Amino acid sequence: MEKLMIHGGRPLRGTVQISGAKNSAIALLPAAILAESEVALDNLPHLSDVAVYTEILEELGAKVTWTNGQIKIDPSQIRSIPMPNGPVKKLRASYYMMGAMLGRFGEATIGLPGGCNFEPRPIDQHIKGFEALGATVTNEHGSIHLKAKELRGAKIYLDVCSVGATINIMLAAARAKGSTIIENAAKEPEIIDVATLLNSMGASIKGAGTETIRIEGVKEMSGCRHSIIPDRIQAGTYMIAAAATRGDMIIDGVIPKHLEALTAKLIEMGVTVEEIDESIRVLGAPRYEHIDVKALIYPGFPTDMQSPMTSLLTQAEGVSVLSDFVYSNRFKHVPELVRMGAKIRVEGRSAIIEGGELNAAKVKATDLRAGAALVIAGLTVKEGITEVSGVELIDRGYDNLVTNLRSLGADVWRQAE
Ligand SMILES: CC(=O)N[C@H]1[C@@H](OP(=O)(O)OP(=O)(O)OC[C@H]2O[C@@H](n3ccc(=O)[nH]c3=O)[C@H](O)[C@@H]2O)O[C@H](CO)[C@@H](O)[C@@H]1O
Ligand SMILES: C=C(OP(=O)(O)O)C(=O)O
Repeated sequence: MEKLMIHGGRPLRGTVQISGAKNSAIALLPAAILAESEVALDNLPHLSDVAVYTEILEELGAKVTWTNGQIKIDPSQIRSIPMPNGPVKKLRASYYMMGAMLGRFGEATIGLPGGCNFEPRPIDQHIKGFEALGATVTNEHGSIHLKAKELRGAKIYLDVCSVGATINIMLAAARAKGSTIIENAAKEPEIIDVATLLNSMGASIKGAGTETIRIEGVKEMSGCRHSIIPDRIQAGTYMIAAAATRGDMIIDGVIPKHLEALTAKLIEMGVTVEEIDESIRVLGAPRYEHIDVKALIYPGFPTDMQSPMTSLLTQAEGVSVLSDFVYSNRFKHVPELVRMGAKIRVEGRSAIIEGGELNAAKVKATDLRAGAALVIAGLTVKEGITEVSGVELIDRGYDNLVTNLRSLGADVWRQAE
C-alpha cells in the first residue's frame, strides 16, 4: 500500500496531456467481445480499472496484446464461463459483462460489481432492460444469472437516466433480433463513444447522445480500430487543480464542449478559462467569488467532479452551496476535508462550504474522486505535508497523476504506508 505525500502551496504551471477516458475504456473493452475478429483501441488510459478489465477478458479466453497506448483484443476464442468472483468484484463497470456476454452468448453469470462505494448503486434499470429483451434474470448468492433463448428487440423506457443501463442495453441489443428503442437514455459523451465503436463493428445504432436511441439488431459483428475519447473528468480535475493553486495550466488533448458545465462555473467564480482548439487554458486569480453548483446528468455539472469542486470552493470567499442530484450522499470526502480545516457541513444532498485556508493533515481517500479532492486540497496548503492514503482508489481513474503533477511544478511523491 502507498500513500501520496503533498507539500503544497505551489501554483501549478505548464501543460498536461489528457489520456483516454476511463468510463469509455471500461465499456469499450467488453463491447469488443461482441465482434468475431480483432478490435484495436487507441488512446487507452493507464489505469488500474483498465488493467482489471483486461484480466476479465483474458479469463474468458480473449487474446489481449498491448503496444504503446493501443490494445488489441482478439475475442475469437472467447468462451462463456461463469464469473461469480475474482476481478469482476474489483470494479463497477464489470456490469457491462452482463450485456456483452448476453449479446454474444445469450447467457452470463457475473458477480455483483464493485467500484466506488459512496452510496448504494442499484442496477435495476439494467435488469429491466435485459428482461425486456427476453432474458431471464436471477440474483443468487451475490451473482446475477442471465439467460435468453433468443434476444428480441424491445421498447425500453428507463425510469432513471442511467449511463450504465443505457450502455448495457446497447451491448445486449446490438445483436438481438429486431429493433430496440431506449427512451430516457443517458446522453454522456462516453455513450456516443461506445455507439461509435459498436457501429464500426457493424452494429446499427442511431441517436446516441440524445434521449432516444434506436438499435437495429445485426447477426454478426467484426473487428475494427477505434480511438477512445479524452477523459473529461481527468481534464476537469486538472482545471480545478489549476484554479485552486492559482496557477496557469494548459490542459491539452480534450474536447472543450465536454467540459462546458465546469468551464461556466469556473468563469462565474472568477477563474479565467480560454478554449483553444483541443486545449483549455486555466488561469487562476488571487480571489474567487462563492458560487452554487448543482451536479446533474450530462450536460449538467458532472457528479464525478463534485468532490474536486468541493475542494476548490474552500478557496472562494463566502459561502458556496454544492448539491448532488445524481448521488445524494456522495460526500465522504467532506469529513476528510474538515480534518484539513475546511468549514463544510452537509445538509441533505448539499454541502455548504465556507471559504478559508486549509492545513496539512493525514487523510484517507474513501473513493476515486474523494481522493482527487484531497489531492487538490493538499496542493493548496502552504505549510506542512498532507498525506493521502488509499492511493489505489485514485489509481483507478488518474493516468500518471504524480508524474503529471510534478511536471506542473507540484512537490508530490508516493511513499509506502
Ligand atoms: C463506469 C461508469 O461509467 N461510471 C459512471 C456512471 O456510473 P453508473 O453507470 O453506475 O451511474 P448511473 O448513470 O447508472 O447512475 C445515475 C443514477 O441512477 C441511479 N440508478 C442507476 C442505475 C439503475 O439501475 N438504477 C438506479 O437507480 C443511480 O443510483 C444514480 O443515482 O455514471 C455515473 C453518473 O454520471 C458516474 O458517477 C460514474 O463515474
Ligand atoms: C464513480 C466513478 O467510477 P465507477 O462508476 O467506476 O465506480 C467515477 O469515475 O467517479
